[in-house]
Amino acid sequence: MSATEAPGAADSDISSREPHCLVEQRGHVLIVTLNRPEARNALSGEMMAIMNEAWDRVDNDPEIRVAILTGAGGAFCAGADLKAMNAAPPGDKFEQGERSDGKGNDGGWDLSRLPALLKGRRLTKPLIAAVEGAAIAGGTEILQGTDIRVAGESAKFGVSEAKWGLFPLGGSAVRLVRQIPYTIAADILLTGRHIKAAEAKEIGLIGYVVPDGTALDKALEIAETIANNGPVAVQAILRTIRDSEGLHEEEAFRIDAELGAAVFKSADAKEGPRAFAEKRAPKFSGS
Ligand SMILES: C[C@H](/C=C/C(=O)SCCNC(=O)CCNC(=O)[C@H](O)C(C)(C)COP(=O)(O)OP(=O)(O)OC[C@H]1O[C@@H](n2cnc3c(N)ncnc32)[C@H](O)[C@@H]1OP(=O)(O)O)[C@H]1CC[C@H]2[C@@H]3CCC4=CC(=O)CC[C@]4(C)[C@H]3CC[C@]12C
Repeated sequence: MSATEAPGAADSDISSREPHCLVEQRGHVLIVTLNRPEARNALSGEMMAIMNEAWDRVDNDPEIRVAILTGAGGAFCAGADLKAMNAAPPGDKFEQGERSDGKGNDGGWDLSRLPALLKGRRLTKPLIAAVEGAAIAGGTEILQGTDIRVAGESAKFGVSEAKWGLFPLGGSAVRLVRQIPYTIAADILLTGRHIKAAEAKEIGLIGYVVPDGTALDKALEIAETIANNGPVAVQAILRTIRDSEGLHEEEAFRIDAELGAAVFKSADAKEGPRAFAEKRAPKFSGS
């Protein structure tokens, strides 16, 4: 298995089936749909490669202002493909091949950065998760790399790697305790138990619970609102949230001031008040 493949690599003739991940642009919104419904969208190498391409497209295309990550077939993501892992244990690879950064041998992988799962990479534009059904293990891991999270009322979450003797290498052992209360994060990580959408909302892992089957509609509604806001401001606010995390307030406010000043220097910062005075919707250029 090469360093670009993952457990669950393509298992059937690619030409005779849909790709493991679908990417669709609707105006300023890019929708990324994990597409292995027969395996509850368990991750595959093909899926992760398409995800990486989609993230690059989000960051590089100024026309794309917001992204949505969702799953096909009434599920979000069941994490790594356990059947593929059984056939080819990833750990056997970790002892072979120089790591990509030359620091040890993890099978050619730098396990501190898994861009497809948004570990060691965050998008420069807002990413909204639209969850139906199961978001388990790798599914809840990638969720933590999203910014706004919507789930159908029957959705369930969990970081179940420990249940199978595995480790949440998608970043949860670091990130979950930074996003929800410590004792609940420890509980979820150490028990591997699944939690329902209502509990996920109660603990702040997700922000919205909607009727089953409407998570994508709600995510599109939120995405439209953000896409109509000033893109320069939106991206600067997102970057400030990210770059100031964990810093002392005084150091964080230096980032805040630098990025905020750049927004006020933008043409959009003139268009907004002008539109208000002229009683019309702003036409932001993104510059
Ligand atoms: C560490 C990172 C993440 C690891 C993991 O995610 S471990 C996997 C944990 N997953 C689970 O516990 C979920 C298991 N599934 C369930 O609990 C249930 O199926 C469900 C709740 C999800 C749904 O229940 P349901 O009743 O609706 O449906 P079912 O009937 O149960 O299932 C239907 C159907 O789907 C199949 N199915 C479901 N889940 C899976 C699954 N996870 N795998 C396979 N198949 C699944 C089920 O069998 C049924 O099928 P059927 O035929 O009908 O019986 C890793 C994430 C990415 C890794 C990196 C990738 C790149 C790399 C490559 C390398 O070589 C090694 C290094 C690495 C960087 C690698 C490192 C580790 C990761 C970061």
